[in-house]
Amino acid sequence: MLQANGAEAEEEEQAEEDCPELVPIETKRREEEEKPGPGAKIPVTIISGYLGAGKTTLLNYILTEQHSKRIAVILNEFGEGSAVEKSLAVSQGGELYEEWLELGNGCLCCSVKDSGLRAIENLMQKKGKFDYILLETTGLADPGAVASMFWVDAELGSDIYLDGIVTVVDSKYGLKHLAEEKAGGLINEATRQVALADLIIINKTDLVPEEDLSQLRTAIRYRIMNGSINGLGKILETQRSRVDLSNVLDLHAFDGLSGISLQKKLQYVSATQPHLDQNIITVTFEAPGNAKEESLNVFIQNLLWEKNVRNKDGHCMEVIRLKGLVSIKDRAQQVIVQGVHELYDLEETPVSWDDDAQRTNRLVFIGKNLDKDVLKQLFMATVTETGKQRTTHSKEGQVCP
Ligand SMILES: Nc1nc2c(ncn2[C@@H]2O[C@H](COP(=O)(O)OP(=O)(O)OP(=O)(O)O)[C@@H](O)[C@H]2O)c(=O)[nH]1
Ligand SMILES: [Zn+2]
Repeated sequence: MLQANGAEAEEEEQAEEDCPELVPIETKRREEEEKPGPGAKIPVTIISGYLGAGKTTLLNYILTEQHSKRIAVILNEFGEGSAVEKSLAVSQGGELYEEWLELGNGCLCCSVKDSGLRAIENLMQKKGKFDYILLETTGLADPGAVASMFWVDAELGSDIYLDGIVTVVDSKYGLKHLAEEKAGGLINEATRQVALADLIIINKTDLVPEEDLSQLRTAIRYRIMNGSINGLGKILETQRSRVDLSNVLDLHAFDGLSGISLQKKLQYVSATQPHLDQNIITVTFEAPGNAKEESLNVFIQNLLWEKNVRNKDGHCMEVIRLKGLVSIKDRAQQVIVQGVHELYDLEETPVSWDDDAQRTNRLVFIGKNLDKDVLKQLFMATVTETGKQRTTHSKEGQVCP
């Protein structure tokens, strides 16, 4: 996953063809010629954190707050869900931006699947220099795998360098993620993400009482003590990932000799572990039609709350993350569904459906025991007006945990 191979290059070329041209932004700063000189290296901040912790929220916050830098955003997606994820990933002021769209204050978004360093450099050659790169990893990624690509390249001499790893932790579910036991005594993803962080952002503090936060803080400190060689990563607490940007950008966490500390950290967390949890899968589908809001809620609640939806083998599905763009009956605007474990909400976007076009619901589920056919059928049956209503999908007498 660390090198751009032929297939990826092709994919990128494809993506390149679909891209609108980048229009240079005239800002006061640029006129003052502060832009990086020929030898200047471009910092990359890796934004890591478990599914739904608030990484994209942080990205969006940085993009809205930071007006003086020209920032490129890279989403390190994996699996088949990326089409929908991309379209939901970077939003600003409620508007959705597809990949490669330029944002008002001079940011560029793109998505590089399994991005390699070379891919990023190619991107810079094609699109001109950025001042800064933000790289959001998938919630299941070991940020070490992404970070190590910068470590290797430091010797080869690259135009970009790793500035720091920022890990966002969900106040409500962070403890659960950190405590998850993995087969064979492997270190779980959440722990690796925290242990590698130069900055930890405990987000969504609005959702929990102080006692829970304090427990989470202790659990995190314990893990960074074990994982970090250079002392403690800083911990901040936020709502909606709103953090003073001086704590996030230009950390120079690996400058000079500290490159060695990255290597040591990587040894601790990466060892021979697979990079992605094989048990957690992504399912995505599109379905035409309008959803009745009530029925949509029933569908989601059965999945997230009742947890009574089973796959073909009779195992209960466990949805960790749900994202979607849905069409609700009698509503002109597109609606975004966001779910993290049991919590979910439906939010109307300012984007209207095209009058003439067939409305299409697009959904992504990430979790365990998921089955695309079952989910799609259930969605169609429960939600769209074409199918018969059903409110439950459990076998009688058998309750999922
Ligand atoms: N209550 C509350 N919700 C939040 C906060 N920050 C983010 N959220 C919500 O949490 C959900 C997930 O946020 P994202 O920023 O998409 O999380 P993510 O880490 O990028 O998710 P993935 O990329 O799917 O792993 C969204 O519905 C956000 O609106 C917060 O501080 N408090
Ligand atoms: Zn995200």
